[in-house]
Amino acid sequence: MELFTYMEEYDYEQVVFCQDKNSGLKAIIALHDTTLGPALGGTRMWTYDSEEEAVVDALRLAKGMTYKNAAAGLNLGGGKTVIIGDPKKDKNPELFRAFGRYIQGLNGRYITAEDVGTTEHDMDYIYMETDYVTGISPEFGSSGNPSPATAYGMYRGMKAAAKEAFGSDSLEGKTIAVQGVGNVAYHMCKHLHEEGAKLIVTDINKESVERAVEDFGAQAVDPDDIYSVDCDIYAPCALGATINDETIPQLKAKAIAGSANNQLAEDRHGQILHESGIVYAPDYVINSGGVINVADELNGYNKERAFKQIDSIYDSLSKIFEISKRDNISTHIAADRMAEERIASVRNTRSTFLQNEHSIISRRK
Ligand SMILES: NC(=O)C1=CN([C@@H]2O[C@H](COP(=O)(O)OP(=O)(O)OC[C@H]3O[C@@H](n4cnc5c(N)ncnc54)[C@H](O)[C@@H]3O)[C@@H](O)[C@H]2O)C=CC1
Ligand SMILES: CC(C)CC(=O)C(=O)O
Repeated sequence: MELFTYMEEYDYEQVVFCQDKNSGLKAIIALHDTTLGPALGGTRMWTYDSEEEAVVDALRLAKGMTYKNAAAGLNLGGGKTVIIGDPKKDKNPELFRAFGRYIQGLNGRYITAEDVGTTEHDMDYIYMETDYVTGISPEFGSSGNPSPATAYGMYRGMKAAAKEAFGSDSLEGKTIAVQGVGNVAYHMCKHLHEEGAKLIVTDINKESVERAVEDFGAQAVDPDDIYSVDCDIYAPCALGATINDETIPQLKAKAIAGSANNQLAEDRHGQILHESGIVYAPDYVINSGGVINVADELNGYNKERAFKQIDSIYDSLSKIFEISKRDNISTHIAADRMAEERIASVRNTRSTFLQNEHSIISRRK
């Protein structure tokens, strides 16, 4: 891959490669756009097939955070980290502390939190080296792991999608097919179960499936079968790109509402869903509960305030569905426009010169 060509095409600001031989750290921090403020986005730890795959994942996830934070109305830009490694085998305190020092080196341009493969405990090690980390243990005044907040936002967003697809936002009696019952989806299933939804679940991790079957009476299916099960709503909650040429024709669901980032393999798949009459809740809008929650820490965490903002995911999605119908555009394009308009208006405001400690005049003093 031609890295600079890619960065130029999608307007990335910075990519940082971090290596620490002693701890085995190999991390890529991608900063996409900081027009709205410092880049906030989680750290994913995953076993990638190649370094290029890891770089592409970091880049795609960072851009997603720019749009997510903008659409959520946060004064934050978009960034994300991937750490190359197996979260079950390759973690050690030094690795996260070394990573924390790289974050500190960015001097506030990037703030991190959890994502797939990282935990509150890992964030606590990062916090030993830098303040630019959220989602650390609550005893430090933090909001803790963002997954329950993401799950609550997902639940609210799924209700908005149900209203659009079925005319009522009640999920009672609806069948929901869940791909990946990890941290977010487990909490989401709890909300759905309490409302009386029927759950069909799959996961590559046997224990996660067993937990959902036991706790929520879910029906389990094999990972490859989840796309074609009879259901009302499909909830992709594992990794990205599962909405693609192969899976769309298999789907029986009338709506897609899941937590996974970058669900559409390519933008054109959003258009295919639109033309097929499948209501697609844009991933970065419906899954923004976690980032809204951790972002609240930056003002001194207030759970009530954060969850009030997470509640509004319902209204944001309803507005996106409305624009999609009004302008006959896919929901992902409607969401992108909303985010891009906000970034453009702030960029415009910032074009006025503002004296600060780094400007040439203050340096001469
Ligand atoms: N944790 C959070 O607050 C947020 C998470 N997300 C996104 O939501 C998704 C899930 O995140 P978490 O629940 O935190 O991660 P997790 O790692 O706890 O859960 C993901 C689950 O998907 C399973 N999985 C992986 N590949 C699979 C496959 N091919 N088929 C079936 N299952 C598979 C894993 O075994 C795991 O149980 C990720 O895409 C993440 O980026 C987005 C916003 C916030
Ligand atoms: C703090 C995380 C929940 C933010 C993030 O990385 C995401 O929303 O994907």
